[in-house]
Amino acid sequence: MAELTFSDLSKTFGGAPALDAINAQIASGEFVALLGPSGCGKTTLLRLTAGFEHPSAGKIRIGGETVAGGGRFVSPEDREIGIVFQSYALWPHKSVFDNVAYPLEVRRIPRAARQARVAEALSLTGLGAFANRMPSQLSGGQRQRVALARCLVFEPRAVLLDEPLANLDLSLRASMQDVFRLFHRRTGATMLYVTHDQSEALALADRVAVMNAGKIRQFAAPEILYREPADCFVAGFVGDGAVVSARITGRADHAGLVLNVLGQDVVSRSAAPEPSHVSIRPESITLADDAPLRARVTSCTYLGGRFRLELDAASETLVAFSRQRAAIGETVGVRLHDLWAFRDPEGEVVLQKALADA
Ligand SMILES: Nc1ncnc2c1ncn2[C@@H]1O[C@H](COP(=O)(O)OP(=O)(O)OP(=O)(O)O)[C@@H](O)[C@H]1O
Repeated sequence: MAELTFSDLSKTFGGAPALDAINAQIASGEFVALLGPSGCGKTTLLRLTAGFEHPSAGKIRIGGETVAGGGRFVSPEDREIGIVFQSYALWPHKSVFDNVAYPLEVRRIPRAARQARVAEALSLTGLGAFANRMPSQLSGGQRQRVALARCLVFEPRAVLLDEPLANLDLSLRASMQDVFRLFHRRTGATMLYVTHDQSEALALADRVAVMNAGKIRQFAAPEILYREPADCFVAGFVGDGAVVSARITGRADHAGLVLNVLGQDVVSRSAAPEPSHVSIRPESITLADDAPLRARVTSCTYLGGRFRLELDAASETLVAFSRQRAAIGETVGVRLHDLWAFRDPEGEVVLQKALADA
């Protein structure tokens, strides 16, 4: 397995930038998700890595070897990369066994070694009993397992997955997530996984690159994206909650900066000396009768074990969790705590545009 490195990587189509100076390093054996709204450049980054497109500028290295850029271009067949598409891309007239054996045939691996490796890949993906079936005799989830086994069999340097679960129904998606997790644990493969489904990205990946308009906005572990978003776009796109403008009061507390948020002084964590916004997650809101910030309940949804409330507070929509049901129109007191603040003066416009386009 190998590390992947993107340096100042750009791609334009007819003058329009699809990727804009991407810099990122993915460690050998790491599971990384590319997450972002439609058209943000996820698939373009994957296709450049696979070698289906030439970069307009910048470099791609796989395991230290430059495969694109600086006057070099290594063809897709020579990059030793496995690819899993949402459409499975299986050979319809070959059996499961022959589909999985195909990459080994192309590499002229002797028959006995071929059979052993295919058997191992089928067993690892739970397909041992299906070796002689044709793709048309398999379910969607089973076909996607064949595509995974076909990647696994030639021990690629990295595996690229382009929305591999997009064609499956919800319950199957959850069980296939387990298959990907197991596949990653057993193979230690470097994996780059494109999705626009944030729950999939947060559940599966070691780190998530959140993209918008051809740029990586933040590249971090799921819990960091949630707790410490870098800007309005990430705060609004990942996880539940609100993004609200904030003004520094000039005071600092030992626990953080004191910011004026919705008219209240709130101690907030921040990496920026002069933040402009805060991310308010549901966990940062306590409902208290005596709290000075008043909010009106606009929606109440039972989630099992708790209710999700939407609240209108000073014309902002906040999200809170409550053990008790609340009546629509009811007024509640809101106490804010443990907020994360960041500097992004133009961010709300970017976020609104991205959410409108999505
Ligand atoms: N072959 C192409 N020719 C022209 N424009 C392209 C081409 N491929 C992609 N684009 C444009 O580049 C931008 C990024 O596209 P890309 O497919 O990478 O987005 P994406 O994030 O994968 O979106 P989706 O989630 O909808 O698949 C889009 O504006 C798209 O229209």
